[in-house]
Amino acid sequence: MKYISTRGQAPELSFEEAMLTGLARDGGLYVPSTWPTLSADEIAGFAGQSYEEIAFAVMKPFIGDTFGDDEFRAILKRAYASFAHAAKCPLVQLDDNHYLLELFHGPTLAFKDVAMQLIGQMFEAALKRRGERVTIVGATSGDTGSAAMEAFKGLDAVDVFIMYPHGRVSEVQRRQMTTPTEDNVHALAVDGDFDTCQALLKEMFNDFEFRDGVKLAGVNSINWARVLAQVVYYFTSAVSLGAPHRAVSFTVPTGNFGDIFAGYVAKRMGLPIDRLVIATNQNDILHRTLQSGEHAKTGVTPSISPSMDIQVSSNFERLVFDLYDREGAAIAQLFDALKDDGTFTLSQGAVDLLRAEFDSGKCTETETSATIKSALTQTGEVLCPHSAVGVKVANQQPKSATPMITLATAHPAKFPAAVKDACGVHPELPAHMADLFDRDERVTRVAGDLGAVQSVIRAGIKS
Ligand SMILES: Cc1ncc(COP(=O)(O)O)c(C=O)c1O
Ligand SMILES: N[C@@H](CCOP(=O)(O)O)C(=O)O
Repeated sequence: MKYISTRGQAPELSFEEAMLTGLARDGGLYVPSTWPTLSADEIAGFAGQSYEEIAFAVMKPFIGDTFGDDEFRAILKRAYASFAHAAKCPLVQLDDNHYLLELFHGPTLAFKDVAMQLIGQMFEAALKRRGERVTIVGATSGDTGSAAMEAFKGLDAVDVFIMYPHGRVSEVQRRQMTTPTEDNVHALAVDGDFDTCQALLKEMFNDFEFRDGVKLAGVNSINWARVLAQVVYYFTSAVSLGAPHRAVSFTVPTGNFGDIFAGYVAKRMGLPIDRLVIATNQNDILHRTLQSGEHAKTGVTPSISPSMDIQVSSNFERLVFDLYDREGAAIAQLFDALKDDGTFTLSQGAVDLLRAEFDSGKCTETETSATIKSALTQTGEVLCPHSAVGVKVANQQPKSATPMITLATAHPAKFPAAVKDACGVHPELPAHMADLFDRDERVTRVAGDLGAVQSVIRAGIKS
């Protein structure tokens, strides 16, 4: 499998090269040159298999011979050994036809662990074989950062710098990033919002002197391997409800569009998915795009679901690439306009294709709190605010006989204040994080300015 850039001007890469490269050198995102498919019989064969075996079968067509089969199985086993649930990503029934896919049983309590624990192992194996070291820089609205630090801390071949928006993540999320003691991981509190952090990251990739000088790599969903690892749980959950003999729909709390794009990939691979529903909080650029065809940035408004406080949804570019029949030049024009003018308008053909696959809905702050409360009363589930956005939007969809699976993207204990305010329950951290509030914090405050952040990174690299 070869990987091509959404902007059509960067060299084609292998899986391993795309994983270690991050952003394409033309500013685009790497995607597979074709979508591999699995037959109905192959999908039916997943019933009763372990998470790791299904992951192997789903990912193998994309990774080819990057790792030998035994090596890849060992990588998968190590990646998921730290998960606190035997099923890794269990499904819980909320009501007759509505299920919750719990993605928060990894070490940092958010869905990011599912991919990050795996790519930590894949990076380590690939870098060891190549005798290389890299500098990973990440942008986070709260969850990617801690998952990346957890996956890469202590590794000799990697320095990690995570930019988070100062004052805009929960206290648990902040402490998860500022308390690791390993000296190869660094938290940077940036003045700005998540979009500022992600824009800085992309500018670093586009500054070739810096990029090549520090051997920059990325583990945000810019990295194709991140998205790929997230495709797996669409298969495991759908199969447990009867796929491929029965179609299912998914509602996905959405910000950077990586998670729901993974659902789109699963559908392209042959998984019978009926609707993919984008659930946004009050930062609703994607919901507005579905309604009007205009993709227009507004400022980010802080919410009680802070990880979704995003207006520049990086992976939307991967979808638009398919909507425009993979025309790199058209994508470069649209996303340059987004950067320069803050807006672009999709063609009618693209809007029709978008609406053929996706629905969307928006959840206000009041609705998020009310959903946390009603879910506890009606189902006994304590939802995090992001998962509550998903449940609310799923409940807004027209009634259907097709089962709906809503992705529960984080553990409620990462957002104790919002959860307690909403339903009166203070969700407890698990034992391995019980002393989080007693640990010393280590963080560098930095202006939201490229030069300032690059200086901090250059000074922090181990050598
Ligand atoms: C808890 C949580 N829910 C939902 C999202 C949105 O996911 P995505 O950015 O893949 O759309 C994020 C951030 O990525 C998150 O951390
Ligand atoms: N919500 C995310 C934002 C970054 O998303 P990513 O999937 O591109 O890493 C976070 O928690 O940081």
